[in-house]
Amino acid sequence: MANQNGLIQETKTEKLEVVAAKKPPVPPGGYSTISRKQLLQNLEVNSGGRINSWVDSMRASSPTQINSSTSLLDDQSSWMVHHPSALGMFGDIINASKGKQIVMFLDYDGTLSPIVEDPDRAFMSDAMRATVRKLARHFPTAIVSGRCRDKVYSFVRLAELFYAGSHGMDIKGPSKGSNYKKGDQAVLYQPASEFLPMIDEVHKALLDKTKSTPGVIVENNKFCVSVHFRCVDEKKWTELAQQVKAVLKEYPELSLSQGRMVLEIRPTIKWDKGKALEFLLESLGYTNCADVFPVYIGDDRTDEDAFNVLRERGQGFGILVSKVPKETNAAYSLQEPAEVMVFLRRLVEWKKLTLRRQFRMRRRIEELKMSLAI
Ligand SMILES: O=P(O)(O)OC[C@H]1O[C@H](O[C@H]2O[C@H](CO)[C@@H](O)[C@H](O)[C@H]2O)[C@H](O)[C@@H](O)[C@@H]1O
Repeated sequence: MANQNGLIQETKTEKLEVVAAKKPPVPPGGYSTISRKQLLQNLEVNSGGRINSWVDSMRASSPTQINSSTSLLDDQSSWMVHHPSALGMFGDIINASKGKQIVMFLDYDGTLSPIVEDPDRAFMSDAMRATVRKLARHFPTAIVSGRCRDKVYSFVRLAELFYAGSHGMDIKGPSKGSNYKKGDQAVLYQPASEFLPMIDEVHKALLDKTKSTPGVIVENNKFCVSVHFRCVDEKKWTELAQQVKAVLKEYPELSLSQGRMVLEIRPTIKWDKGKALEFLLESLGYTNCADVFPVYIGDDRTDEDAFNVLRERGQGFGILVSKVPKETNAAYSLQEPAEVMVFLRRLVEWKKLTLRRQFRMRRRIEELKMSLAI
């Protein structure tokens, strides 16, 4: 649906039926067909004269500076009351998860790696990789990213994880070394595969159309395309919006959303990071399971779909990574990737302690049984 800024927002989608990892279902409404209503909404955005609203929205998309004016500091503290630090609330979080299986979902950019100007150089640190590796030993762990799956894998390089690339439209299970891998089957689900040729075409068209705009980066994310404007002079944003709009006009089956200094073009299908989260939970065998505690950590607007799913299910919670107050459905917050790493380490330490305690307890029971038997 077009919001007041003229940008397409992710549409709400109905709940998917339980899916078997081997045989993915056709999403409700089919793979590539979109409703007439959605088609008209896309056409409206693609043909309407709303460039100024686009540009306003581009401006609002990535507040990176912490302004220290009194009212903003007030906003910050009242926001923190509603979305307290996941580090400060660690004890409460652990208590809420007691007796349940924690499942971890991690966004990549801005969550595991700091935001940088060049998307090709958004490397995660070795320390973060080691932390995620330990995390995956104790909890099923998935990376859910807007990037194409191969690209995000080339950054993370951990075969024991689940990966959901292209905003969840390309899902694959662990290739080795996971406690949560079922037999030899890697989960694989690509609900937008019919869009591959179209996305390639649009990628080329966008490269061509925007080549006169200095600083723009057009990234092919396999099932979606990202148009980065982080390095584009603000004076050129209107021109860039016009260029993107001119290309999109020819593709009413595609819609536009926005991330941090990036315009995201993707198929209009009822699939997003929230659907990917549900698919992965089902693949792990947690369908209709009350004893699961999913934790999703992300920094972007596209992560809100996953935060929403958790809120609606009343299971687990979302953690927004942000230094500034943002409207969010996440329950908790962390300021930056460095804090994410501390949080993940604490989870691992807590789990190791629990396992040691359980081991000691079992050993004591065995000893007691033996002494009674004598
Ligand atoms: O879902 P994510 O893993 O967070 O991916 C969302 C987009 O992330 C990348 O762009 C963002 O990070 C870049 C590197 O730090 C930064 O330069 C850019 O401004 C950010 O928007 C990625 O390049 C996109 O393809 C993803 O869609």
